[in-house]
Amino acid sequence: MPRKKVTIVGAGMTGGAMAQRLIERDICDVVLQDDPQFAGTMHHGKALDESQAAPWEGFSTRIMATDGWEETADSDVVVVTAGAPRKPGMSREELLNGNAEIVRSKVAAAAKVSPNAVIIVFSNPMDAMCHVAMQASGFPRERVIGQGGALDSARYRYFIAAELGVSVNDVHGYVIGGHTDTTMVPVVSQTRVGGVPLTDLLPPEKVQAIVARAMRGGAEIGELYKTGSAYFAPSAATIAMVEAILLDQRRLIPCSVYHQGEYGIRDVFSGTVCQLGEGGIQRTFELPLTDEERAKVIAAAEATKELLKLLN
Ligand SMILES: NC(=O)C1=CN([C@@H]2O[C@H](COP(=O)(O)OP(=O)(O)OC[C@H]3O[C@@H](n4cnc5c(N)ncnc54)[C@H](O)[C@@H]3O)[C@@H](O)[C@H]2O)C=CC1
Ligand SMILES: O=C([O-])CC(=O)C(=O)O
Repeated sequence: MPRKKVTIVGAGMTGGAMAQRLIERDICDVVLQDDPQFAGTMHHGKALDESQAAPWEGFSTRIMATDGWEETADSDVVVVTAGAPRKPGMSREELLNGNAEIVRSKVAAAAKVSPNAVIIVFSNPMDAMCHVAMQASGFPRERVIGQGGALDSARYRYFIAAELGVSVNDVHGYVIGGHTDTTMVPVVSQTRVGGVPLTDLLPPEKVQAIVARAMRGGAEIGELYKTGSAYFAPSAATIAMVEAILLDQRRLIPCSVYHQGEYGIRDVFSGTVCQLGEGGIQRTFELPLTDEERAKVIAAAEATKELLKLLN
C-alpha cells in the first residue's frame, strides 16, 4: 500500500514546526513546498535537517523539500501556511489581500496535482483565506477546512487548567466563531472541568479574564516574539487535525467550515465543532448556546462576510 502523503506549503516558522511534529509521528511522508524567491534554500535545509533526526527519533517515513509541485502530487492532505505573519500591533485582517494572492496561487497549483486532497487552510486571516482556497481549488466543503478553533480552544483550555491547577486533559471546552482577536467565541456555558461547569468553579470575573486572554492568545505571543507569530501551539493543533484525517480518527475538533445552516448561518466559513476523519469533515455539531453566545457566533460570520467585501 502506498504511504500517505502530506504536503506542507510554506516552510517558515509554522510550516517547519508542523513538518517536525508530523514526520516524528511516523504516519506519512511529508513534502515541504516553498518558493526560493521567499524561502531561499530554507525548506531544503529543514527537510534535510529533520531527515537526519530519524535515527534518534526512530521514524521511517520520509521528508523532502521542493520548489515545484510535481513531488506534491497525490497528496492526501495539503496544509497551506504560506503568507506573511502579522507584526505586533497589527490585526490578522490587515493581511487580507497580501496573503490572498499567495494562497490563491498556492492552492490552485496544489489542487491541480492533488485533486482528491483535503486542504487545511492556515494562513491568516484564516476564515477569509478558506474562501480563497475553496474558490481556487473548486473542492467541496468537506475538503476545505480552516485551522483556528483547534488552536484557540487549546489556549482557552490551557488558561483554565493553569488557573485551576488541574490537568488540561480534564478541561473540556471549545472556541468557535472566527479566528480573529474580536470574533472568537469561547463557549463558556458548555465548558466543563471533570464534568463540573466552569462557572461553578470560578467567579465570573476570572472566567471573563480567561476568555479575554484566549481571544488575544495569538496577539500575546506575537508581542513576546516581536518578529513573528506563534508556531509551537499552532503546529500542534494543525497536526492533530492532519492525524485525525489520515487515520480516520473521527475526532471532534473545532474548525472553520463553510456553513450550510449551522446556527442558521449559510455560505460563509466560520468555526464550529467538526468530526474529522477520512475525506475531511464528516459531520458538524452545533453546541447548545446561550442567546448571547449565539449572537456572537452569528456576528463572527457576519464579520467574515464583511471582510470578504474588501478582497481584491
Ligand atoms: N491559523 C492559525 O492558527 C495561525 C496562522 N498563522 C499564519 O500562518 C502564516 C505563516 O506564518 P509563519 O509560518 O509564522 O510565517 P513565516 O514568515 O515564518 O513563513 C511564511 C512562509 O510563507 C512564504 N511566503 C512569504 N511570502 C510569500 C510569497 N509572496 N509567495 C509565496 N510564498 C511566500 C515564505 O517563503 C515562508 O515559507 C501567517 O499568515 C500567519 O499569520 C500563524 C499562526 C497560527
Ligand atoms: O496571532 C497570529 O497572528 C497568529 C495566529 O493566528 C495565532 O497564533 O492564533
